[in-house]
Amino acid sequence: ALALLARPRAKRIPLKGRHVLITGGSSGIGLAMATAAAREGARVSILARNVARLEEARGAIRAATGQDVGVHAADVRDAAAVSGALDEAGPVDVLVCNHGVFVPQELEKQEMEEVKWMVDINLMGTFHLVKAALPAMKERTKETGLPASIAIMSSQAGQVGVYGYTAYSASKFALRGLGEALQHEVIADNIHVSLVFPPDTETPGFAEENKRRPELTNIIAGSSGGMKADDVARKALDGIKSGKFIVPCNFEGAMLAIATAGLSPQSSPLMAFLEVIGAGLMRFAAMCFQFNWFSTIENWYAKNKKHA
Ligand SMILES: NC(=O)C1=CN([C@@H]2O[C@H](COP(=O)(O)OP(=O)(O)OC[C@H]3O[C@@H](n4cnc5c(N)ncnc54)[C@H](OP(=O)(O)O)[C@@H]3O)[C@@H](O)[C@H]2O)C=CC1
Ligand SMILES: CCCCCCCCCCCCCCCC(=O)[C@@H](N)CO
Repeated sequence: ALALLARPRAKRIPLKGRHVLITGGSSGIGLAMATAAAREGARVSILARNVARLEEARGAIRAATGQDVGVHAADVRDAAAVSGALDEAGPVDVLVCNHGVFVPQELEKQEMEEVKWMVDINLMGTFHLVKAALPAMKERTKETGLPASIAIMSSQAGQVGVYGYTAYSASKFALRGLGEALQHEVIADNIHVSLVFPPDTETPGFAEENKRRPELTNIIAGSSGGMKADDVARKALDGIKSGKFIVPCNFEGAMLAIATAGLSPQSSPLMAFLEVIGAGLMRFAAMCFQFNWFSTIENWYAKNKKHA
């Protein structure tokens, strides 16, 4: 029965010979995805702000794969710059909205400018990209008859709100609403939406983040361990190629995906089955994690005599 229910119907989305545009492709997870996609024979374009880092990334990808990638300098907050870059890059088959910034801090201490900055880049930047890319993507799927993909890089902090991530979790949770609604709007054009949910991942951005991350954020985020950018990139590309809507990246992420399945689309009958029978169990596991986290927070505040 679940096999008949799984929607949208599963589709393989090939990368070879197709145009894959990855934002944030000059560093960390985006650079790892661009390298892996180039290695698979995709025509890769990377978009970011800093030209020097883009050129450096282009060199690294050529050295690793022998492939030349297109580079486009634009700030995703600037809708005009984004549509200019997308026009320059040409029609896209697989759009990966991977760009993102993250500065963890208790909201009380965080400046509103920083809150707005994260929401502007992580959420509004993704709106600008989808708006700019969608018309040509629809044309392209009609021309080629091949399914296309819009992939959005969320985070496990986009599945559970974590101490120190009020702005960041808000910006990442928002991407889920965008993704679920967008999937309804683009399925008729054979475009599949994928949301990717990595745990802490070893990247330059993460190294930067660690300089400021509150201890409690470290402890709670640490519940899901960490991953290398190349491993996250492989999980992300595998999920995109199989048209999966929710793409977990590690075991804790798989549990989290079942615990937070909600009304997200599920194309895999097997996953649908696991979600149906695992929901209660995973909710129980989630409550154990929250029990653990609230005890940790309580003890931490008691030890540090800080007023709540
Ligand atoms: N690292 C981690 O622990 C995790 C990361 N993620 C998510 O993965 C994604 C990538 O993270 P990660 O690889 O660690 O990050 P990095 O900081 O290593 O790379 C971020 C990339 O995004 C680009 N970027 C940032 N701001 C903008 C902007 N305004 N316009 C265009 N490009 C921009 C940067 O280039 P430039 O600065 O030149 O513009 C860079 O290429 C993010 O969405 C992040 O939220 C999710 C879970 C875990
Ligand atoms: C069924 C219950 C299972 C629950 C286990 C999983 C617990 C997850 C804890 C939250 C991890 C947050 C990682 C944020 C990574 C990130 O995005 C920052 N590094 C900034 O990029």
